[in-house]
Amino acid sequence: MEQYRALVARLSGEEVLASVERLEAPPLQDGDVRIRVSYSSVNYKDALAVSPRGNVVKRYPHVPGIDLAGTIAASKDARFREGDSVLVTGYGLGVSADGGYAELAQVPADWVVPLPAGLTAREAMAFGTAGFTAALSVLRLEEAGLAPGQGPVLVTGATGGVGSVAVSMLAGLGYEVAASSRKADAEAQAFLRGLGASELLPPEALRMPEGKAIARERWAGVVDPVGGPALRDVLGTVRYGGGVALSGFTGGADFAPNVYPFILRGVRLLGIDSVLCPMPERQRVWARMAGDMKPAGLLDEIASEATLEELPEALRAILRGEMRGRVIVKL
Ligand SMILES: C=CC(=O)SCCNC(=O)CCNC(=O)[C@H](O)C(C)(C)COP(=O)(O)OP(=O)(O)OC[C@H]1O[C@@H](n2cnc3c(N)ncnc32)[C@H](O)[C@@H]1OP(=O)(O)O
Ligand SMILES: NC(=O)C1=CN([C@@H]2O[C@H](COP(=O)(O)OP(=O)(O)OC[C@H]3O[C@@H](n4cnc5c(N)ncnc54)[C@H](O)[C@@H]3O)[C@@H](O)[C@H]2O)C=CC1
Repeated sequence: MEQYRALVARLSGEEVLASVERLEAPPLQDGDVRIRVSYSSVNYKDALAVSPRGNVVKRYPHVPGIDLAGTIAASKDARFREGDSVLVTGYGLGVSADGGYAELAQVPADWVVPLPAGLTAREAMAFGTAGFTAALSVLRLEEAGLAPGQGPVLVTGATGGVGSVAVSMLAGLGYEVAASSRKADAEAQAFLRGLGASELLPPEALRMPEGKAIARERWAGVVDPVGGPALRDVLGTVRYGGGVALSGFTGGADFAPNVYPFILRGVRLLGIDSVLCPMPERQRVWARMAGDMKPAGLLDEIASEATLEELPEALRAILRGEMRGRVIVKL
């Protein structure tokens, strides 16, 4: 049996501890493929997977990593052959099944996306689930009528994974982008300007005036990976007919909206799920990410690299909200 290195998370009392171990590949089941992983990436959900109260992983020991890109090493499914370049995000990867923080991974072929022309494995992981979620958010807003020239599009959590790809993607598509971030230092501001944001705002600037139920129309659309109580105020400042693509909860899971944005301005709240996005749409989105939605500075400006050994610290950093852009894991 082939041996491979992986980051293994184990329960130790109340804690989850993660370290690099050597594992043995089990026999391949019918319908599954074995992938030699070349790159993975760091997402907020990966950090939840190694948090005792993260509610993402039910059984330990566990190999985290909700993303991977690599080549097929063995296949028990007619759709894939040895040597094919592929990527996997979401489904049960790194949640119910061992994930991408490993040199080898075995997954159902139904989860596998052929690497689209126009993307390398490394670029695919510079996007990863966060980039896919940003792309899905922009697509849902476009389907709801958003087009360049209608006014500024707000991106919250703008220095994070979903946020930074969204800023860069929207700017590349010709949108005017307003980026909201808690990070006010010069480096973060230069980062956001470099991605194409034309307006920078602290989260406090998104608040509606005290006592107001709805406020001045500002945003033609919103990409929101932060959620939480601030979403009430964001909804109250979306322009007539605009949409809010809601994907995350780093700012909290609960919010208390009122009805006015919906019934006075026809504002749409669009739920974004990357995990179970159906395969035909998944492949269409990846094709656009390899084409007109591919940000020019994807690797140079947004992504940095980490090894398996460096992952535990990167996972702690993303939970603290300290991550800037995307971190690619090189196997
Ligand atoms: C890349 C993606 C992301 O980053 S998303 C963020 C990751 N977070 C999660 O995956 C959420 C994990 N789940 C939870 O934290 C909790 O389940 C909860 C807060 C969402 C709800 O907790 P509660 O105690 O109110 O209910 P249950 O846990 O009993 O669940 C109720 C019902 O919902 C189903 N469900 C739970 N998690 C998910 C999920 N991630 N996707 C889809 N559905 C989910 C759960 O199975 C229950 O349904 P049932 O039909 O009864 O099985
Ligand atoms: N719906 C889906 O399919 C997906 C959901 N997500 C969710 O999107 C969110 C972002 O994920 P990533 O980009 O990977 O994480 P990230 O940590 O890279 O980015 C999150 C950003 O939010 C900021 N932030 C944290 N707390 C905040 C607060 N109270 N107010 C304002 N900003 C705050 C952080 O500083 C950071 O810039 C997470 O909640 C994640 O679970 C991510 C991918 C897929």
